[in-house]
Amino acid sequence: ATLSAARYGKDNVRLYKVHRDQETGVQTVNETTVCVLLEGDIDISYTKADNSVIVATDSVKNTIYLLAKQNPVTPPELFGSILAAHFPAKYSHIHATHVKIVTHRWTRMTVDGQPHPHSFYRDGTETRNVEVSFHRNGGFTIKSSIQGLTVLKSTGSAFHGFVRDEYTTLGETWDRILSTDVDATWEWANFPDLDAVQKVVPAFDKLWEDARKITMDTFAKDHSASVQATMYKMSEQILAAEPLVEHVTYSLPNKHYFEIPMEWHKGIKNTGKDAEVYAPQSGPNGLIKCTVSKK
Ligand SMILES: O=c1[nH]c(=O)c2nn[nH]c2[nH]1
Repeated sequence: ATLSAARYGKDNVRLYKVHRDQETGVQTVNETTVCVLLEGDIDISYTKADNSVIVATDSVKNTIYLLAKQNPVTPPELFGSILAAHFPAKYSHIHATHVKIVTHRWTRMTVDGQPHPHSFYRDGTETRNVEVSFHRNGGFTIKSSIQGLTVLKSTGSAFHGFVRDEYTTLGETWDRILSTDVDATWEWANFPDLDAVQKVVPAFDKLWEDARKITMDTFAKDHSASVQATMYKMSEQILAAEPLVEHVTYSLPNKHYFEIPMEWHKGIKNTGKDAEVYAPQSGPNGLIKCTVSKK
C-alpha cells in the first residue's frame, strides 16, 4: 500500500471580528466558519506514526485567530490568501494549504429609518464563500461563491419540447413555478503571490455584488425555457463582468411545486391556468449543473 494523498487541519473554526469606527461610532461585524487543511512532507505521520512533522490542528486553529487579529478578514478572498500563504512560509515541510471560508449574513438593521450603528439580523441562510488553494511554487487558486440563496418565481418559467417517449409522463408547461437554491461559483485566474491578490482586492467585493445582482435579475427577468437556459445566461454575464474570471459554475436544484387536481371534489378546477394551490416538494428534485468558461 502507498499513501497517495494526505491533507489535514482544523475545520469548523467559527470566527467573528468587529471593526469599531472611532469617529462615527459605527460598528461593523464579520462572521465566518473557516477550514484550513495542510499538505506537504507529512507522510511519516501516517505511515510511521511519527508526529514530528505534525503542526497540531490546535495550533492551526490558534493561527487562524491570531491572523484574524493581525490582518483584515475581508474580503474573504484576501484573508483566505493570507491564511493560505502563512503555513508554507512558516513551516518548510508544508508546501500547500487549502482554505475554505463561509461568510454568514449579518445585515445591518434599519431603526427609526436609519442604519443602526451596531445592530444586525440574519437575513437568510445565504452565504458568501471562498476556497483558496496555495502551493509554494504555484501561487493562489481562488474560487468565490454564493450559496444558499433560495429564490422563487410564480410565473415566467416554461418547460416544453423535451424528449417524449415510453418513459415520459411529465406534461409540457408554458407557465410554472420555478424555485432553486443558488450555488454559483466563479474561479479567478491564478495569482502568483500575495501582492497580486492585494492589487485586485476591490474587484472581489464588486464581483460578488455583481454576481448576486446578475443572478437575481436574470432569474426574475428571463422567460425561462429551462433551468439550463437561464443559468447559462447568468454564467455568460458574470464572465463578461470581470476579465480575471476564467470559469463560472452553477449548480441549481429544481425545487418542484406540484399542481393538486381537485375536480374529483365537486368539479373544482385547480390545474393548468386554474392552479392556485400547489404541493411544494422536498424531493426528488432536479439538479442542473454547468460550467461556462472564457473562450
Ligand atoms: O428546467 C428543467 N430542466 C430539466 O431538465 C427538467 N426535467 N424535468 N423538468 C425540468 N425542468
